[in-house]
Amino acid sequence: MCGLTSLRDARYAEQCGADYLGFILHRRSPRFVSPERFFEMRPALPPQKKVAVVVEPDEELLGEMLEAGFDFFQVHFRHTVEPALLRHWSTALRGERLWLAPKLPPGEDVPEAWFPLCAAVMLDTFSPDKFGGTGEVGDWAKFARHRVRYPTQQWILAGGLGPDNIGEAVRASGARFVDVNSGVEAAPGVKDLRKLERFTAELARARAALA
Ligand SMILES: O=C(O)c1ccccc1NCC(=O)[C@H](O)[C@H](O)COP(=O)(O)O
Repeated sequence: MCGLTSLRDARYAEQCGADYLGFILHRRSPRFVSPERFFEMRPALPPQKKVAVVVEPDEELLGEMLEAGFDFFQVHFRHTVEPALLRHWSTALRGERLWLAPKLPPGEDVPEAWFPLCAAVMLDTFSPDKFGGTGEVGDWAKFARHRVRYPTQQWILAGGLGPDNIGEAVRASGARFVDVNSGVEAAPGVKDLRKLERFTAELARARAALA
């Protein structure tokens, strides 16, 4: 569950069965949480793994998020970034804790060369002007194609998911891991418990049908 900005919402996420708690360290996001604020909240946060969500981090941010004590790192980036930069993030953050979230235009596939660098690849909805949190539904068939072609790679489905479409999204994409953000909000950066509860109930139903 992504875009958590408060202890209250982190507890809602736990209550609803989230496996990972995502905090967005991107200053231009309406869900921005500073590494210092995360560090302050950390002792009171639920025990689930904590994920730092960042956009093309520089050296300063890499250092700050490593110090703040996150378990995983979700890095959003333009798919055209230099391969050397991807390798640098993978080394700095340790690949087994890195989730790559490329901004992939329609028609572009995930290059196999990225797989050894990361623990998972997130396929989020493409937007020309945003890196995430679009609220727009993505290409579930494209996700399914990647998952089937590369079954040993971990894949995360994101983009425009919410209580009303999560069942259909899981059935169409075959996703085992999903990321949700604006679809369970009352306002940007504020989660809505009723939507969260409906989301997790629908997700559980869809998962049971897949098993
Ligand atoms: O949500 C943001 O504001 C954001 C800004 C910059 C980079 C990433 C961002 N969100 C990342 C996420 O992991 C979202 O959960 C993902 O993009 C799905 O968002 P939504 O379509 O709102 O469910």
